[in-house]
Amino acid sequence: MTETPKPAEGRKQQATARKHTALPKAQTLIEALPWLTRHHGKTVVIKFGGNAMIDEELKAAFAQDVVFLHHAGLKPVVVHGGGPQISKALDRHGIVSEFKAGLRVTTEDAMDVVRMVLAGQVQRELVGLLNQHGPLAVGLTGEDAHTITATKHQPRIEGELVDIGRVGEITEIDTGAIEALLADGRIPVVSSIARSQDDHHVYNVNADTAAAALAAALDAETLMVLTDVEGLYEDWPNSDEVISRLTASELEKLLPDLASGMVPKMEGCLHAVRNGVHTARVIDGRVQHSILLEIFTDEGIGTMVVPDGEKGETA
Ligand SMILES: Nc1ncnc2c1ncn2[C@@H]1O[C@H](COP(=O)(O)OP(=O)(O)O)[C@@H](O)[C@H]1O
Ligand SMILES: CC(=O)N[C@@H](CCC(=O)OP(=O)(O)O)C(=O)O
Repeated sequence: MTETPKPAEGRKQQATARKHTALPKAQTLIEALPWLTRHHGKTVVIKFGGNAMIDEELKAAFAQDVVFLHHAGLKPVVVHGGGPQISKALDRHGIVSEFKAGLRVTTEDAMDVVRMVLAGQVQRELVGLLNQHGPLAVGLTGEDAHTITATKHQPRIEGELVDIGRVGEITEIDTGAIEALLADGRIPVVSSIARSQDDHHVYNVNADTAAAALAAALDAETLMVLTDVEGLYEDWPNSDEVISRLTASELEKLLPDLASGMVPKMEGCLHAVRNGVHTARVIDGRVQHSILLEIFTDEGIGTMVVPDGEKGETA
């Protein structure tokens, strides 16, 4: 006959069992320690693409990840897109969406819609989700405190300069407002609209380009671009082989062959690592907690771009 354990012994056994189930959790946290140590106190610019904002759960998980980084001692800055959301709103207004050189042809009327969707809808939603965790997020657009200044962008298509309306080319970044928010323990959430250096209107800026310019100007440790693919595919659309790591020069050689959405992303990554950012990554924003997965996996997920001559980090 087995003896019934005395109450004190029973409590001891329960505590031991709890310790055993908690151990793997502690090990998981320890695995993240090198990444967290390297990034402690550092600025991380995270670009959340409109195509990655596919459902409510995903957006809520994104907000949790960003808040986690904040509480872990990093300084996250969110730059958001909203391409599909803008196209839908333009459609409702009877305005046809047209892209040239990967950028939205933006008439004066379209610009009003772009601003309404980015600053009034997408940014508000992300700020709301982040602020469910405390008084953390503050939304702004590039217009605020001269954060992003631009002039008219005229891309060349087959050698000819093309007018694509109110699309801006960034000429200056003023990091003052963002740095003040970071110093105050807030999470800035930036919409990619720029003040104009030419007139009193505003410009539509591609959100990847805006995120990369901000990452460089803020001297960020890392630029993370969350999108709707696993990373940079080696031979898109014929294969789904993802390039896991490449240097700035290797990327520069690939740029002329890249298609549509990837062009501003990879140009942005190149700009960032050539201007002081240590790593730029393109990761799959459709995967829940993709930011934390990036931290907690040895090899990282997606595509990582590093400056030339740098071995780069492993995670
Ligand atoms: N080499 C490539 N690797 C991966 N995706 C590519 C590549 N070339 C073009 N793309 C396209 O780029 C898209 C991502 O850009 P985009 O649609 O602008 O997303 P986001 O809203 O996140 O900025 C992918 O869905 C894919 O269709
Ligand atoms: C000039 C230009 O093309 N601007 C983009 C801005 C939003 C954006 O870049 O959103 P994603 O990151 O979701 O693509 C646009 O109007 O769609």
